[in-house]
This record gives sequence, structure tokens and C-alpha cells, in this order.
Amino acid sequence: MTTGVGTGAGGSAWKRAQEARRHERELREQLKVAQWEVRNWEAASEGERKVAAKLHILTRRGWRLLLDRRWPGTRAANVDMLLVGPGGVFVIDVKNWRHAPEVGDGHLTAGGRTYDREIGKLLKVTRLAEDAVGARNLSPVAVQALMVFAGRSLDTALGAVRLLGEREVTPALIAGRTRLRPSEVKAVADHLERAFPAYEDTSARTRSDTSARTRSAAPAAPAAPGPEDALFDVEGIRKAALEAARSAPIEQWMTFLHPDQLALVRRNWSGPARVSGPAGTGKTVVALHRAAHLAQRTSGRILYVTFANNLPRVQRTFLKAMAPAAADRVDFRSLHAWAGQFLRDRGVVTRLDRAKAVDAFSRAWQSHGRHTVLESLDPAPGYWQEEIDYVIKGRGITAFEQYAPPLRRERRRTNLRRSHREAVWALYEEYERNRTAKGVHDFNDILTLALDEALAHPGATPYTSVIVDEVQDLTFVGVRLLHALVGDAANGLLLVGDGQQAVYPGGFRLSDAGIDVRGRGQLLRKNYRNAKEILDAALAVVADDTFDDIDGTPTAGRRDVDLTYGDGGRVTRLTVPTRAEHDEALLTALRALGPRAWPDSAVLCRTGSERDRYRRLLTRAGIPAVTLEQYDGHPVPGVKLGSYHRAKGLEFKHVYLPDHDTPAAVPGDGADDGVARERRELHRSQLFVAMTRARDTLWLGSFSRP
Ligand SMILES: Nc1ncnc2c1ncn2[C@@H]1O[C@H](COP(=O)(O)OP(=O)(O)OP(=O)(O)O)[C@@H](O)[C@H]1O
Repeated sequence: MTTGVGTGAGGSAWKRAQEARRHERELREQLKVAQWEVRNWEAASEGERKVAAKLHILTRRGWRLLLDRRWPGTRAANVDMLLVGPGGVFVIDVKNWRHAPEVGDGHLTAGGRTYDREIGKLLKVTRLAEDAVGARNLSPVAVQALMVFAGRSLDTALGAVRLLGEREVTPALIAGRTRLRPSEVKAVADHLERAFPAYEDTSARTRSDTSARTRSAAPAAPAAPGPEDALFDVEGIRKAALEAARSAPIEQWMTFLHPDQLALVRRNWSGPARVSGPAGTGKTVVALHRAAHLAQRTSGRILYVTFANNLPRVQRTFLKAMAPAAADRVDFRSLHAWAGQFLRDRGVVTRLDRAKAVDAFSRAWQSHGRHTVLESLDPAPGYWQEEIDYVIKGRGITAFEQYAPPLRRERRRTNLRRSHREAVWALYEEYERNRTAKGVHDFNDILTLALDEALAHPGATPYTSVIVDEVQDLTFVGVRLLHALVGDAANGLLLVGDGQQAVYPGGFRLSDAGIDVRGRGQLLRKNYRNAKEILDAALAVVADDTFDDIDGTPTAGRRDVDLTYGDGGRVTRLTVPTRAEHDEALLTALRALGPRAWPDSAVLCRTGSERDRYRRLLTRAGIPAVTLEQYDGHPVPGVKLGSYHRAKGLEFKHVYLPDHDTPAAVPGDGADDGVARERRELHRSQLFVAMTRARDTLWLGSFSRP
């Protein structure tokens, strides 16, 4: 038995070794052929030809190598190589330097000299390549600048340029995830071949007229050809090929954009800008490509912020897949987490304590809310806590006269006259007294403190651009804080979102925050996500809810949306008498879907406690579930499970909304009509968000309540 196992293992080890030797022989053969193929590149030094040969090997794997291309618009300069393959487009400058290249403090040096100009030149020609492939709807993230050093071994980056040694370059390119299919490689390479014509007179060109090349700046190292090439990393290539085979191709939207999206990604904005559009119109896609584009173009850092805690992790995962080099320069943070860290870094002491803050409010309600006019308008204290959180503190109001009429309380439906507002103000002041007596802060305080700090110390952060996704979820103070980080700088602040998807109470207008986006706003209309049946069902929910977007534009609930997905979706509505039947029907539907489809499915619930209930239900039924708090954008087995709020910005092939048609909090008896209306409106917005997470199928469950 033992012997048998040993023999088997030995046998397979022997087989593997055989296989590896065969692979190595093949690669060395390919290298020989490649060396032959590049022999006519006469303008190149021996070292450059060796690099070209290593890259030429890639042509066996579906890549196209264009050697010695003319830099359009100049007479004497060229680009060493353009390489197009499954991994995208690479603009390559080969260096054959006597001294080893070094990167430090943001500079490229060799032998004591600085070569930053070489980096600048490569970036310039990379931009031209980006322009060229934009005509084929390729995002700039698919174009990467590479500086390759003949006779060297290194792998590092300087801003948007990756610096690779002759040894590392082939494995690095093979290891990349697939973003172009063979037909796309061909189309893009053909296009680049035309846009960057071959150098007309390569052989006649002398060294002195190749001004864009480095050879004139740094003398070439003597070529050292040999039969065994130490810089040919056979093992590295084998490992890279395995790695590439294991990883799935990246999504289409991570490479290809609609021309309207591409124009937004590459646009030069002279100040704060705004991208809006209904659900599923590619706002986040634009924002992510924009982040990568800015990271490639500037040396500063980019802050990408959302309100929700779980979304930054997912978005970071996406950006890492679509633009690994750029992702390191983009910080994905939730607003409150970022503000807390910012204050800690600045030495500002805070004491965020949600439980104590809630207690401070409860006490204030007991003494200044109950038995007042507020209780007759809405007996639920939560409504008044929201008034303080979103209308007073969220808007940075600190004096009654700011709160008194005629202040518009955006998206609040109660008509609060002056005397009512005086009652609210008394409640607010009591809350603040209780809170400060306990020595704690609430979430709004953190943002206010951060805003004060940012205004007092402009330039205190490394950010040159701030991108805000789902901006409609932020408060006025939150948006002002982010604006304060970059001010009105060109390409500084980008606000992305959709007022129709507001899931929190209250609101504000950008103009009140001193943010002027006039002439820098863009509305997207093409829905890429939802099947027609699903979008129709979702829009029917909010059809009558006119809303004001943060730029103040009144917009009808039923909006014009161009669909790209088409028919073929399915909306299932189920109404049964009891909760038990309802829950059983949900389990039956999930079982019918089957485990293979579970990872791209989500059960979304109105509240966090409902989510916990359904989690227990699924667990008891043996259906694995991953909460959206745990999800980070990597595929995981099991159904996703979360609240409507946590599902923001995400999407799933199949979405289940159990017990979907009951507002989260029913206003108490005798509540003002406005309160009830506002609750229902907010619930419809939340439901709309949840419904529009579905791409193909949507299950809507409900049961009769006694
Ligand atoms: N250019 C594109 N090509 C293919 N698919 C795309 C493209 N742009 C967007 N999509 C698809 O549409 C989906 C929705 O895009 P995105 O999440 O950016 O929309 P959104 O407007 O931010 O949505 P929401 O406001 O509902 O969160 C993407 O996940 C992607 O699958």
C-alpha cells in the first residue's frame, strides 16, 4: 500500500519533470526563432534585440508585437515597441544602459544621472496610444507604459510607468489577467499599426537622429550574447502561464466603455463636476475608470469615497482587477472611516460612541420630546432623531435662526412652522447637552470636526482628486468636507450619484454647499444592468415620486432610460397568507435555482434585523449565505445576504426580496400626514434600489399581516 503510493507519487513527479523539460526545450526553441525574427531590427543594439526576442515569444501566445513605430506628429522620434495581447496594450521603451537603473524619491536615475525626461517621453507617447485605442472603445486602463531594461533584472514602478528587467518582462506580461479576446487583439493591433506607422527608413537611421531614444543619453552596454541566456526565465514563464490559466478573464466593462462613458473618463474638468443618471447606467463604472485614469495622469493620490462601509472593499477589488498599477494610488474609504482616520492623523482627539449618543437622545426625548407638539406630529422619536441627524447636524446648522423658516427641509414632508421648529430646537439643544456631558461624539460630530480641520489646514491631505460615489447618501457636511480637500481645483472633485436612489432622510443642494458644477454635469441614460421587465417593475414603484436632485433639478420618478440588456428578465411576485408559507416559498425558489447560481444571487431585506432572521432561515435550511458586510468583490460560494442599504452600488443576476412591501417603520397613530407620506416615499426609494440590483430575475415576496 505504502509502496504503491510512493511509486505513484514518484511516477507523477517524474512525469512533471519530463513535462517541465519538454516545456523548457520548447521555449528555448521559440527564443531561437524569435531571435531570428528580430534580427532585422537594425536600429537596435544587441541588448534591445535580446529584449525584442523575449517579447517576440509572446506572439506564439496570441500577442502582436509592433517594432520601431513612428511617433505620430513628430519627424524624428519613435516608439520602440507596441505590444498588444490578451493582457491589453503595452507601450514599450527599451533601455540598454551601462549603469543599473534606480528608482527613488519619485525619480529614475542611473550612474548618478536623472532620467525623468525619459519617463515623461514614454508617458507622452502612451497618451497618444490611449487616444488611438479610444477609437476602439478601449479605456485608458487597458494601455500601460513599460520601460524595459536590457541586460537587467528588476520589477518596479514609477508613477504610471512599470519598469521591468529583461528577465522579468515576459513572465510579467504572461501573468496578467485576460482582458482582450483574440479578435479584439487583432482589431486593436491593426488599428495601432495604422495609427503608429513603421519607421520608414529604419536601417538608414543613425544614432544621432534618434532623439527620443536613450542610447544617446546613456552609452550602451557592450552586448554579451551567449548560447545560455541567463535572463531568459523559463521557470518564471511557466509559473506565469499557470497563474494566468487559473485566473478568469476580467469583465468586459473593465476594458471597454461606451464612447459617452469614455469621454467622461478622459474629460478635463475645470472644477467640481457631477455625473448623474438612473440606476444601472454605469456611473460607478465611469467613476472607477476615472480614478484609474487620474492615477495614471497625476502624481497625487486619489480618494474614492462612499457612504456605505462595505462598498469600498468591493470597489477596491474591482479596480485592482482592471488597473493593478493604478489601484495602489487610489484610497477606497467610507466617509466616516476616512474622517476618523484623518482626525487621528491630525492629532484631534475624538470619542465616537454610538450607544452613549443614542442614550443621550433618549433622555432628551423623555424630557423635551414627549408630551410636546412633536409627539403629536409623530410619536416615533426616531423621526425627530433623524431631524437632528440629517437636517440640523447633517447640514451643519448651529443656530436656531439658520433652522427657522424659511429653511427648506429637503425631502422632509412635515410642514414645520416656526413654533414646531422651536420645539425641535429645544430637543436638539438638550441632546447636545446630554451628549457633551457624557463626553462622546456622534457620527455627525466626526464629520464636523474633520471639516473644521480641513478648512483650517488646506492641503493637509495628499489628495489631488476626490471621487464621491453614491453622493446622494452623504450629508451636506460630508460633501463640504470632501470639497474642502481639493477645493475647486481642475479635476479635483467628482460627485457621482442619483437622487432617485436616496435611502436616507433629508437632503441638500450643492449650491447651498458652495459647490458649483454648472457646465460640468453629465447625465447618463443607458442602462447596462437590468432586463426590461425588472427595470419596468422598479420604475413603476417610484413613478409618482418626483424628486429634487442635489443640483436642484426637479426630476419625474418615471425616467427615460435606454435599455441595452433587452427582454428576457423575469419578475416573480408571490403573495401568501402566512409568513411560514412565504419563507418556505423563498427556500423552494432558492433550492430550485441551485448551488451553482447562488454566488450570483442575493436575498435583500428591509432592515438589519430582517437580514438576521433570513440568515437563520437559510442556515437552518442548509443554504450557505455570505453577508454583504463580509463580501469584498471576490467570488465566494453561497447566496449573498444583506439589507437594502448594504446592497447599494452592487448587482446580482438573481435578487430575492422577501416581505418587500411593508415600510420599515410604520408611523404611529395620529402622525401627521406628511410623516406618513415621507416614510412611504423613503421606503419606495429603498425598494427601488433593492429591485434595481437584479440583472435577470427578481423575486418579490409578501404575506398578509393580521
Ligand atoms: N461599457 C459597459 N459595457 C458593458 N457593461 C457595462 C458598461 N458599463 C456598465 N456596464 C454594466 O452595467 C452595470 C451597472 O453599472 P454601474 O454599477 O456603474 O451603474 P450605476 O449607474 O453606478 O448603478 P447604480 O446607481 O444602480 O448603482 C455594471 O456592473 C456593468 O455590468
